[in-house]
Amino acid sequence: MDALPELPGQLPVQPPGQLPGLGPHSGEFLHEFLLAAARKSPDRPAVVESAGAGETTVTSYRELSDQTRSFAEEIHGLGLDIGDRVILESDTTAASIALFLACSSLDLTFVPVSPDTPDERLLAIAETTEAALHIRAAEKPREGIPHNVGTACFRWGGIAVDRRPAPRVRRRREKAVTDPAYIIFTSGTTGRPKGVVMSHRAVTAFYRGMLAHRIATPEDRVASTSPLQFDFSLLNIGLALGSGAALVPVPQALVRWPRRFLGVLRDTGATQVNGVPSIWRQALRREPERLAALERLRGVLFCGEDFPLPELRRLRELLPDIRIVNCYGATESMACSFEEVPDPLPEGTERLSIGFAHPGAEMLLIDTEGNIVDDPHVTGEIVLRSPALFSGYWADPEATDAALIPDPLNPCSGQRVLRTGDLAHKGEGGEMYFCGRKDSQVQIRGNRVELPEIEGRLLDHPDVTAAAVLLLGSAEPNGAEPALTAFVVPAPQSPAPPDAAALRTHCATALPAYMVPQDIHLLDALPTTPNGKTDRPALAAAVREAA
Ligand SMILES: Nc1ncnc2c1ncn2[C@@H]1O[C@H](COS(=O)(=O)NC(=O)C[C@H](N)c2ccccc2)[C@@H](O)[C@H]1O
Repeated sequence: MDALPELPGQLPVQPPGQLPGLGPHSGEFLHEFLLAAARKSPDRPAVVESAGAGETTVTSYRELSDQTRSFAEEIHGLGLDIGDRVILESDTTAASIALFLACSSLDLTFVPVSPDTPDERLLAIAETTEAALHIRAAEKPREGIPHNVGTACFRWGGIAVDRRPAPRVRRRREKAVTDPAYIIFTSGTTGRPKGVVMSHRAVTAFYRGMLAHRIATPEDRVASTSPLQFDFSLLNIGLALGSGAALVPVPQALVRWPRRFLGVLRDTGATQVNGVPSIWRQALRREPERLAALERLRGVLFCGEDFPLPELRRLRELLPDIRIVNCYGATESMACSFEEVPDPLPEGTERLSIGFAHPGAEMLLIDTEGNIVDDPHVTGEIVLRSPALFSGYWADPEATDAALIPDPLNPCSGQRVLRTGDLAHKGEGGEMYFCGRKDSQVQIRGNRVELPEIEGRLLDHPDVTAAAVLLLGSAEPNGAEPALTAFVVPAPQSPAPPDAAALRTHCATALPAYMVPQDIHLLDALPTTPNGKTDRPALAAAVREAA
């Protein structure tokens, strides 16, 4: 976009030649929010990357800001229009952060995808978003990118364009904070993946709510272990840069190797480690001593699914002084609440509190008829009122209307709130306790069953460290009853793996018969999705294949 022509009576616009968006703005745009620290402390570290063999690469805020500007100039020359989509295929690195900040400064919508995204899924995302540009960290181009989509390769220092984007009519003349900053394609837990559209205004409103908790200080080094395509990585970038701290991106290839993962944390001096619960499983099993030796580590933040309590207790045994934060929320508002896990965790704790929504947002509970649930200990569906709500699902108005519902407290107002699909009940103080997803509620012989309740019972067994329970349709063609099937990971310190009969008896002594799993499979590890969550469809498929 060229510098805008002066209009009669118009207030002065940015001087020509100055890139849109990098001027002294209100800080409402994603890149302005994240680079604010560059003005205050330009020489402090913004990104600290492991360079192997104990070496690190440190990028200062000034360097990150300069690279952002340089990338923006290069992309500016491709003739894209405000709001055009740019697919960004990369892991989290200083260069990919500068790249998405450059997109933000030009008000281009970035769509992060992992380098291991299958071709078919990448092409589906390029098609549905009508992407203008696909820009990748890898040298090797992707096969089959449609010809009207520009392609390029980037690294710190520059962008090499293989194919310019098709020329387009440029209609937009002004950036708006309501424009989509990014689109995150969820892992498609329910059917086809949904593109969650987040505006600049929503994501910066979330960041402000999160930073009110003062989780990180400028002296912190916040390790991020999620892929860039998962908004947990964007939360971590916001937490680190928004706090004037440094981000430590842990390469995806290393997260699953405990010795290398812990080596990156040691070498970079990480003080805070953010990740889904499964990132700790192998380190707890195989490298407890190296884990306990991380003396710089002062905090762990997790999200995405319940942290199995035996593993959480074990983590705390090895790192007794760390603060553990349970961060709950959905991609449709980036996240929602930050609740410190009590230390010590009281014996008999079955559910962790997810507390209250971050400042500026609030969680309500509704029943199946949509009425507000006020009574403590009565389970309802979490509804979120927040300035950080997503704009909608890309090209899916029906799914959007199902998720963004009229405010149950003031349905005439036109205000929308997010229906999360999550169940919770309130404690005596109004704090919330997560009770699983609505779709993890199944009917067995007419009884409503919460699968997480069975998982919780299995986790109570001293020889179990992780568990997943599914209700699997019967393989027999005679349509016999679906079977409750459990997948269990034995505890590392248990002398011998538990046997299925003992686990069934353990369940039968606390649960009604219809809640006792018929089949129990012992696994060395639970399969995980690209975002690190337990991959339940993969478990079901494994049983079908074995049948
Ligand atoms: N702390 C939790 N305990 C237990 N179940 C949970 C929890 N955090 C989510 N979840 C579950 O995960 C669902 C959201 O899944 S998601 O849309 O893929 N988004 C995420 O998982 C990550 C989310 N955007 C996020 C990013 C960064 C920080 C916090 C949360 C929620 O609706 C919950 O069912």
